[in-house]
Parts: sequence; C-alpha cells; structure tokens
Amino acid sequence: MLLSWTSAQVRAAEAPLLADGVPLMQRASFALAGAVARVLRERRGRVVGGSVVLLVGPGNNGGDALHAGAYLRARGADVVALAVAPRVHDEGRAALEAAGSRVVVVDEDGVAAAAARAAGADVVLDGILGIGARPGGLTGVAGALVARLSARDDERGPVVVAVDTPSGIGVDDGSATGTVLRADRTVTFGAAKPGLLLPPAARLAGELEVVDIGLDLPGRPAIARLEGHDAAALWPVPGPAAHKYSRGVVGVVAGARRYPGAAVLATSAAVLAGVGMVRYLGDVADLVVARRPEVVAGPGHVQAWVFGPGVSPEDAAQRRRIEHAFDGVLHRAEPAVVDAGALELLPPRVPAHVVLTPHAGELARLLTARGHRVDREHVEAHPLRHARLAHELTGATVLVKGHVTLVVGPDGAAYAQSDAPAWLATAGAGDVLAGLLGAMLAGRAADVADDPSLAAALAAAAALVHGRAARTANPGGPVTARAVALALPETVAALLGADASRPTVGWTAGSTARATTGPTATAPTTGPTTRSADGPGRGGRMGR
Ligand SMILES: NC(=O)C1=CN([C@@H]2O[C@H](COP(=O)(O)OP(=O)(O)OC[C@H]3O[C@@H](n4cnc5c(N)ncnc54)[C@H](OP(=O)(O)O)[C@@H]3O)[C@@H](O)[C@H]2O)[C@@H](O)CC1
Ligand SMILES: [K+]
Repeated sequence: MLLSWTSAQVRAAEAPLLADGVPLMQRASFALAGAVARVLRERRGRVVGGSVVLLVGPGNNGGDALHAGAYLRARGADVVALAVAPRVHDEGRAALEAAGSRVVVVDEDGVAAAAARAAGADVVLDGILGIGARPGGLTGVAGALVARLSARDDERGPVVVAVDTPSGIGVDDGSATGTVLRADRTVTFGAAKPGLLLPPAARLAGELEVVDIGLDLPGRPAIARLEGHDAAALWPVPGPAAHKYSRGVVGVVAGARRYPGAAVLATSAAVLAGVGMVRYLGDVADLVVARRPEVVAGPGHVQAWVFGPGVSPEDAAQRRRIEHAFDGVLHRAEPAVVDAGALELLPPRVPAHVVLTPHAGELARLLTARGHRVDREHVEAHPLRHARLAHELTGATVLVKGHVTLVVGPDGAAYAQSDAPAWLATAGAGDVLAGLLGAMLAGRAADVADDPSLAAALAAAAALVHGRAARTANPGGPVTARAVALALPETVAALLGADASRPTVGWTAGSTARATTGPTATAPTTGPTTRSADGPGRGGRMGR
C-alpha cells in the first residue's frame, strides 16, 4: 500500500529530527542526485558531461535542488542553477558554487533565454516550490519560465524531475490550477504527499520515487493507494468447504429493452469475477441468459446488490424493483453498488455498505439535487472535496470514476487508484466495474456487515482489478468493456497467484479475518521505493 501524508504531518515529523541536527536536507538531496544520475545514465550512458538545469525557488525546495546540483557537479555533470527568486537557499548556493557551478538569477527580460537553456538540457530539476507552496500555480518569473518550457513539444526535450512535488500543485488537495511544470518523475522525501496521488495533480507527477529520510510519520495517512497484494488480500477466495450460496449471491437490477448491453456486461462481470451466483432482475432476462447462461433470472435471496447500469429512473418497473431491494439494503445490511440511473433513486441517508459509483457528471448532479449546486468541471477540478461532501450528505461510500479513481468512506478513509489505462474510458466499462464490485461485496458481505468501512477498501480493490483487467485484455491498446469483463478470471488468478500470501494493513483497528480495511501508520517498511504516481504498479512498495 502506498500511503501519503499531508505537508503539516511531514513538517511535524521533521521538526524533532531537525532540532536534533539530523541532516535531512543532505539525505534528501543526496538521494535526489542519485535519481538524476540514473536518468542521465539511462539517457546518455553516463553522468559525466550530462547537462542539468536546476530551477531554483526561494525556499528549502530550492535548497534541495542546489545541494543535489553540487553532488552532480562533483560527479562530472554540467550543472547550472536558474534562480527564479531574488534570494535562494544560502548553504545550497554555497555548496553549488564550491563545486564549481553558477547560480544565474533570472529576471523578466531573461525568461526567454532561460527557457531555451533549460529546454536544451538533459535533465531539468524543478526545485521551485515544494510543501511550502501556496496552491494556485506558479506566477511571476517562475510562471513565465515554466509556461514557455511547457509550451515546447520537443521529443528530445529534457527529462523533468520534480523535487518533492511538481511546483505549484496543491500538495495536500491535489488541485492543479495555474501554471505547473509536468514532471516525468517526482522524487519525494519522507513520504508521498496527497497531491502526488490525487487527481487532477497526480497526472503531473509522473513516476513517483519515495526517499526514506528517516521520518517517523505518526497518525493516520491522508490518502492511500492499494497495490496488487492489498487487493489480493481483500479478494473473497473460496475455502474448501465453499458452496455457491456461501460464496455469495449478487442480485443485479440493470438494463432495459433500450439498454440491454448494460445488463449483459454487469452480470457477465459478476459471473466472471467468481461470485457464487448472479440473479438478474429486469426486462432483458432473455438476452442476459442467452449471453450468460450461468445467470439465474428472477428474485430470490442475495447477499449484495448492483443497481442501475442501463436503468432509467423513469422506468417504473425497474424503479419498483430497486426501491423494493433497498429495503434489504437498509434493514438487512445487504451491501449494494448504486450506479448510473439508480443514483437518482438513492434514499436520503444510507449506510456505508452502500457504494455509489458516479462519474464526475453524475456526482455533480447528485450534489446539486441535494442542495450543493456544482457542475462537472468543478467536480473534476476538486474530486476529493466533492466525494467527501457526497459521503457526508448521503452516508454512502463514494467511488468517483476517472483516470484516477477516488474512493472515500467512513473515518476519513480515502483511496486514489491509478491502475486504469486511458483506453478504459469506453462505453460499458462502468457496467463492468459495477458487476465486479457487486461480486466482491457479495463474497464478503458478512465482513462488510461487521465493518462497513471495508466497503471502501473493496471498492478501491475493484478499481485496481478493473484497471488491470483492461491492461490484460489488450496491453497498450484499445479495449472494449466486454473484453475487460472476459479478462477478469485471468487477472484475478494472476493477482492471487502473485500476491495472495502477502499481508496488508488496516485503516481501523477492527480488522477482519482475511484482510483489513485500509491503512494505518503501520505501513510496510521494506522493499524498493519506486512507484508510479500515475500508471501501473511495477512491483515496489513505499519505503520509509
Ligand atoms: N526542512 C528541511 O530540512 C527539509 C525540507 N525539505 C525540502 O524543503 C521543502 C519545503 O521547504 P520550504 O518550507 O522552505 O517551502 P518551499 O516549498 O521551498 O517554498 C517556500 C517559499 O516559496 C514561497 N512561495 C510559496 N508559494 C508560492 C507561490 N505560489 N508563488 C511564489 N512563491 C511562493 C514562500 O513564500 P512565503 O509563503 O513565505 O511568502 C517561501 O519563500 C520540501 O518540499 C522539501 O523539498 C527536504 O529537504 C527535507 C528536509
Ligand atoms: K518542486
């Protein structure tokens, strides 16, 4: 599990060490120089003679860049610092100059020349702002320089390495307004920061490398990202005595004569995810059973529900079925996925074992209907804030679909999953996710009843499996929703085969037998530290 802490938490963890004279900046900048040296070796075979431009702001973030520049100069790189503030970190400046490089202060007239110089480098190190950044992007000379650099579309342009965070993102809230330099790689210190995981800023961070500088991070992390072994540990794996009812039955209320595909996709995904049984309720049972003969049409006992794919709230028959089924959700603690058309049928308050799965537009409509007028663009700019608002207003666990999928649940639980390729933004993909999540909730319904916060972890795990299934279906290319559903058995097998025996950690103390519900500060502490902030996992774990 990749965990992130806010800038205030990181500062609090730094304070006692700094008071004891622990050289945190040296640790950070030495590791940063190592990361840049690796980029230089990848790009040109060696460090010696590689050209590195440091963009240096007024604070300690610039200090990191200057010290890293001094280490790189000592290793033979050609380093120049472009200061975008009149004053930069004194010791860092002295170290760089002692190593034989210069600090050039850029003023308004010098922006064009500075941008050209940076554009010609092998590596640009963005040390303008870190956790001291006020959100809203870069302004003044820094903004003008970064805007010029960003406007260039040069294939052989420099590799941009962000120091701690891409400068100007909302470090704690993931906002990305104004001018920010998109990084190919972010080397972050002590722990990941929420803005490196959260949309929309996460896409500006590139590959994420977490450097252990010895911080002891107390309290709860802000945002978590599940990795494969976490999802494997959450997966409902049948024991030897399992039968179809003990494995869970999911009831799917989906589809209409006009939208039969949604019913086929949602039921198919539930079947292929390996649930005990799928019951279908709706008007296209003939088509569903023709495509998926495993599905049982008609009512009966279920452990969990999927409501809404391909359902119009004006469809009186489907509406009645969903309203009737909500009775079991509210009074028998049956977990439910509420998707698409069913979002408009949501009762005023529901328990956290109800998982809403809107995209940004649907979330905007849900919030507007509940008195918080907001449009899709605003939700996309601040998805975490709006997902939290929806959770507060409804009580439900909320999964917001997107390039990075967000899940928020009770007790401040929040996950940001970036497992999906952009190709997964395709019709029907949401129906597959709903069916898949319904299967997981049915398989672990008793555990969810004991601990409703487990629903958020299961929703995050479903997002991970959904994204991986898309990659399995056609690595690097277009996928159809049907192909994603068909790839589920192979994806789950790979996940369980690779990772099932590995432990996970818990958000709350009340953990269930097989797996717990989210992160605490007892994060895994071993293993390599390189993770992708905005792409598929590559087998590392966050180090501290
Ligand atoms: N403490 C340590 O030993 C360690 C620290 N570490 C490193 O330090 C970084 C944090 O350093 P930091 O606290 O100095 O903040 P930093 O991000 O450099 O910026 C502050 C300056 O920027 C200014 N400013 C802010 N927003 C602005 C805006 N939008 N536009 C323009 N200016 C803006 C702000 O001005 P002010 O708000 O004061 O007016 C202030 O002058 C951290 O990310 C990590 O890299 C690591 O080495 C580990 C050990
Ligand atoms: K930075």
